[in-house]
Amino acid sequence: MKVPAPASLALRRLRLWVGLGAAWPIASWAQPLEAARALPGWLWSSAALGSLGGMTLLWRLLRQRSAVDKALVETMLDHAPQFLVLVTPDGRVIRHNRTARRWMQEARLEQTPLHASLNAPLWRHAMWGPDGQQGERLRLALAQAAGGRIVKLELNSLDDRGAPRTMEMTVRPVAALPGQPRGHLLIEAQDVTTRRHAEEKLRLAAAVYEQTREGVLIADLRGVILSVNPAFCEITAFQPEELQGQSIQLLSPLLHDAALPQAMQDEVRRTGHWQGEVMSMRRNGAPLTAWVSMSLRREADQRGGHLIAIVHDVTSVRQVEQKLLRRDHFDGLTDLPNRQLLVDRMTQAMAQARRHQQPLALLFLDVNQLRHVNDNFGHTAGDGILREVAQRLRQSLREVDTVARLGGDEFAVLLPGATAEGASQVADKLIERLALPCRVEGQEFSLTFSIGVALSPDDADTPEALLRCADTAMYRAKLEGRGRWCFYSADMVNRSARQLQLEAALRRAEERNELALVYQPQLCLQSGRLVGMEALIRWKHPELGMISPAEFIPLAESSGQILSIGAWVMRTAVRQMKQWIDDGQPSNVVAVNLSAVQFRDPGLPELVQKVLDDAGLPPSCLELELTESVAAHNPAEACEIMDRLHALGVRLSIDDFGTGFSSLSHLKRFPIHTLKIDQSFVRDIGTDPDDRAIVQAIIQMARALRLTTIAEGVETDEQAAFLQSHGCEAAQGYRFCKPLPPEDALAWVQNHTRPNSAARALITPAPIQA
Ligand SMILES: Nc1nc2c(ncn2[C@@H]2O[C@H](COP(=O)(O)O[C@H]3[C@@H](O)[C@H](n4cnc5c(=O)[nH]c(N)nc54)O[C@@H]3COP(=O)(O)O)[C@@H](O)[C@H]2O)c(=O)[nH]1
Repeated sequence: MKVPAPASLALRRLRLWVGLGAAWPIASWAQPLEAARALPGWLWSSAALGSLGGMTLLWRLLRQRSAVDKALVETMLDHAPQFLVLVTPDGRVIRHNRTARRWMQEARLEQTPLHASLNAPLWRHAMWGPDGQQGERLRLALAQAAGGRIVKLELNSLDDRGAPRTMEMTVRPVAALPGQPRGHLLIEAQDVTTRRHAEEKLRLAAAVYEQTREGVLIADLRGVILSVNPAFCEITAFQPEELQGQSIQLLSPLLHDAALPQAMQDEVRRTGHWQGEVMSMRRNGAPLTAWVSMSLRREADQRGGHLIAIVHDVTSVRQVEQKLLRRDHFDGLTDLPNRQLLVDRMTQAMAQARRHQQPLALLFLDVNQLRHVNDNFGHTAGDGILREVAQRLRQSLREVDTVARLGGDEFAVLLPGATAEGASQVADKLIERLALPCRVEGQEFSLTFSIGVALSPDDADTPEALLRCADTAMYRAKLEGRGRWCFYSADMVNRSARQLQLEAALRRAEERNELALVYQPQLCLQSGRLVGMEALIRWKHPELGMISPAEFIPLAESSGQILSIGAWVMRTAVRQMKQWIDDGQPSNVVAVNLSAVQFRDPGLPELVQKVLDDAGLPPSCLELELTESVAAHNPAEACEIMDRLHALGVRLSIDDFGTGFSSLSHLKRFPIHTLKIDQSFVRDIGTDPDDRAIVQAIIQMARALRLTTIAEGVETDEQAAFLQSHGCEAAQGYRFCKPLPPEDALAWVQNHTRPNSAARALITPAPIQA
């Protein structure tokens, strides 16, 4: 049997003496007792002799020594940042350190008996959380620890100010005294709120880094890429391994602006930050527009640091913006700038012109026959023509010039720096280039343009005013004939007002007897015989004087008045011819111009029939002149209308032939009698080989189709001789007779039909070279 050492015996006795009523005091005293082991052996030997004086002395010594040790231990425990509570397995608190006291609101804890249960309200509040829901977890942890396990758990709590805190708690079984079984539980807890917050922040930062749609690149101060997040790779189309460890310069060649990397670097060096929108390319060549924010983050010692770039892909936003911008500023059909953008550019160009005391010119263009193309061939053909016009305009001008579509058939050209001379050269060039035939939808179209030219600052010094001037000039050019251009002049300003005035006056022109017809004889080029009379309308306005039909017929067409005016013309011409026949003139043909609007009026055949019936004129004495484009409009429909008119017995002719778009196959199907060669070809027969060739071709084609030809606008012997020698059957023009009022026309005819009359002698022109 092992004999205990004298010190151990004394300790045992002491333990018995002091008792085991409270574990913590025991534990506290146990430490001085443990210290007693270190006392010299002779002291223990004398104590072991069992004298009370010796024991007392020993105890005093021990008490002195243990009080110091106890204080040290208490100090250590109280200064421990952990919350330390020793409890019995059934949850009775038997010891706590200062941190625990503070945690549980010291003042109140003072009033709480040390041996309170963990279930006591104060403990419960501090350890089980405000709602007590953690009680079960704590109870379980205590039970598990009582079973010998070390249990860790995290609890939510409130600090002495009521702020939520997170406690990391470990419950471990401990022996209250050395050598005893581990029957007590040490609850050790520490406030990990700050750590948890930091961890949470780190976790969040990591999640943001991984999941954000913003690309993040981190490089060291030498520009070596340390890390890129998935979004950066997605945005740039690089793989992470292609970037990590590489120099940030690797990305520079992808930027549109070659000077940008240096500028970024300089700014970051200077201010620690750079941000801006960057046009770039992805790894796969796709365009990339990004908002880049670059920051330099220095370490505390200022020696190390990182460069952090945040990349926000704004490509699709910019693309949508671009599209919206285009929609707002560009014409959808031709992709040319629209009126709004033109005005913007004019504003800038005018400001610049003022600064540098330079001129600029604005051309206002109108496609003359677009309405006819739309009416006759549909809007697809019209759109095709507009696109072709846009392309020709773009190709004909310089980069600095702006070509815009103002809407409908109107275009504008802004020529910064152009003088009157420069603008006139451009206008000539455009008239020429735009007149070249264009093929759209399998059809060939020859279009003419009217162009108005206005100059700044001479004519106007604001965009709107300059546009008005150019528009006014364009209308004047239109009045002067197709394919013309014209400079603006101040006397044109009232054009729009004039149009309105004319439209209003035209409504009352018929009832006020302001309308009249003049007649132009049509003569056989072989015999000189009168073959017909063309009726041409005249309008004499009481204040404005004679108004040209070229000016008011389009107004009448657009306002719808052409139906009543056309009916009046037909009625008047038919009555006149009947009158002449009744007065003893040989039966002849009166030709009446029919506008497109009249031709498509479903009531036309009935009107013609009624007019003829009312006057009692044979239908063969009436010829209806249709313009070529009218005839080509929906050929099947045109053919049907012509058939109905033809069935009435009237003659049909195609006016202005050569300027429209008839194809041979259409002409073949139309029940027409005559082709009228447009005077624009006749005018230059003597000088233009192309016109001569066209006229010859028309005559031959008409012959092949068994149609007669009549040339209009014949003014010279030379023209008459050419036409005669190439087989053109008839002609009309100033060479023979100007359009005359009825009584003068009758006199002319009477004179002409007299044998050896001077007028008749005109039909003997000297032949000319073809
Ligand atoms: N729908 C209708 N249109 C009409 C009617 N009356 C005329 N018009 C059309 O108006 C345009 C201009 O006509 P106008 O000013 O009458 O000019 C015609 C002739 O006067 C003119 N002409 C005739 N000979 C000569 C000539 O030798 N030289 C020359 N420079 N001009 C000449 O040419 C015009 C011929 O017209 P057309 O034969 O019809 O082509 C004109 O488009 C008329 O069609 C109407 O009642 N209804």
